[in-house]
Amino acid sequence: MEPSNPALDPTDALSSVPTAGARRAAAVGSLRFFFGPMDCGKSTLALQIDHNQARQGRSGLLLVRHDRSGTPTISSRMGLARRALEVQEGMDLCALVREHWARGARVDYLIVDEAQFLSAEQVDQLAELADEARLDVYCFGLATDFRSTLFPGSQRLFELADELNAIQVEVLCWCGLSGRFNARVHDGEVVRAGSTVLVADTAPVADEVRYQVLCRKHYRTGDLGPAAVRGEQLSLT
Ligand SMILES: Nc1ncnc2c1ncn2[C@@H]1O[C@H](COP(=O)(O)OP(=O)(O)O)[C@@H](O)[C@H]1O
Ligand SMILES: Cc1cn([C@H]2C[C@H](O)[C@@H](COP(=O)(O)O)O2)c(=O)[nH]c1=O
Repeated sequence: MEPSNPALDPTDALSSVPTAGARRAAAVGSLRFFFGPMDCGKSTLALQIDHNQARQGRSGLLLVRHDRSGTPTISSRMGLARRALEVQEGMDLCALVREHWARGARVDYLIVDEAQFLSAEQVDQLAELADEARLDVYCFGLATDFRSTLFPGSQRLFELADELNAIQVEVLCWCGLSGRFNARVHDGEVVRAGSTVLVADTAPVADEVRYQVLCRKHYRTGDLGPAAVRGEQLSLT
């Protein structure tokens, strides 16, 4: 069995105490959170980071919870997609990594997409993996939900992460201002109440809930803009 990092004792994965020499040799793991509204390129960046890590011979696990595709996949609207492991409710992420080690697989880094859907406890486990197993943990997700309140997983990431990175690609509101608010839309109206988790896309699909990124003013007032930008059929009269 080979541990993810030679500094760790393979016989007792996460709870092992490395020797002084190994401690010197070990790199320090980190927990990073990349956040932004829907459609800003989070999944694209997740796949780019995975690609760049893997190209240097590092071995990673891709994790996701509730991807839009309905399958355990990290999928970008740019067209890239990679199979991932679905993080189940209550899943122990430290145990997940230990299981990989027990099978002889090396784990140097984790890519976690839709990290807003993790529980606070699972984020604590990611911090433990960064600190004790020296994994580089890259999380990607929304900061706030359709009510503009922090998702529990994102709140814990803001509390614990070594690095917080707001994604730099601006998503514009229909008015041209920068959009930061993920409005849930049904029947042409902004929805203000309901369950936190409702997987859907920003592209309009008839009769289905969708999301639209808005500036604060238009999120507050519920103004979705002219029909054309809402993707609705313009009536020719
Ligand atoms: N046809 C396209 N040409 C260029 N860029 C595109 C195209 N389609 C989508 N994108 C880019 O992909 C971004 C969405 O990427 P994605 O990783 O799916 O976002 P997120 O995970 O944040 O929801 C858009 O902001 C846009 O920049
Ligand atoms: C605001 C909000 C979003 N969701 C869902 C909708 C999508 O399935 C994902 C976000 O995907 P993306 O990769 O960032 O485009 O989250 C939700 O369940 N609840 C919400 O309040």
